Amino acid sequence: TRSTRPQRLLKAVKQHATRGDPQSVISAIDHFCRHREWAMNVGDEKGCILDSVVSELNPEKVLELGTYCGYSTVRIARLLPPGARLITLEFNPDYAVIARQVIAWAGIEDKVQLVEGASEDWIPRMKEHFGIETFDLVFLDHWKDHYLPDTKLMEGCGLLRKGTVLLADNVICPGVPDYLEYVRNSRSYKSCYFKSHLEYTRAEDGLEKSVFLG
Ligand SMILES: O=c1[nH]cnc2c(O)c(F)c(-c3ccc(F)cc3)c(-c3ccc(F)cc3)c12
Ligand SMILES: [Mg+2]
Repeated sequence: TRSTRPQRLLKAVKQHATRGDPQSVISAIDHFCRHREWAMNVGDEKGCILDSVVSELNPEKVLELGTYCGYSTVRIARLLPPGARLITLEFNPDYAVIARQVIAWAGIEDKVQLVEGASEDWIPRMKEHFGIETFDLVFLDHWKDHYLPDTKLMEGCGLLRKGTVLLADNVICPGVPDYLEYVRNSRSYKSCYFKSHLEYTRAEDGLEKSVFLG
């Protein structure tokens, strides 16, 4: 039967990227998505904004909501200091199978824990299951209807501390109006918009960076 797009993306990584070289994995995926098949990775343009937020923050504990094929997982993990940890949640088991292999090919599996399941099921278990008190950075890149409820759930579970950064993808395309309204009007967040483009296209999209004020 016909292969899936994530399977073809992984094949491109194995053909064109060097094992243990995260940058080559990132470049191979960007090349595949620009010249072969579009796929919903954060991409190179928004990816550079993601890189600058991670580099400036130097986070020890990162949560990613929505792994897909692991592109942003690799982008973030390659910048983390030794001992730092990234937990990434993926609901779709077919995506998780591919992401594990992309993460392994990049050679950053020691920093990453990929958890399969629903974010709303796992967020309340971060403390007892992973020993995580609070996160320094959360990258929201899963289903747009979950951004706001999951943010409120993280608040309620005490997973955010003064200074925790929420970085949200796709705030324009496809858009997350309820989430944007919340973080931009809540006294608990200082929010700003980084204008960019939908991955591999000329359509507008952007990232919203929101600092939790406690
Ligand atoms: O669902 C997503 N999760 C994370 N990141 C995404 C992302 O970075 C995207 F660019 C898109 C996107 C946007 C525009 C478009 F035309 C197609 C897909 C989606 C998305 C949106 C709606 C769907 F029905 C399916 C996928 C996502
Ligand atoms: Mg996205």
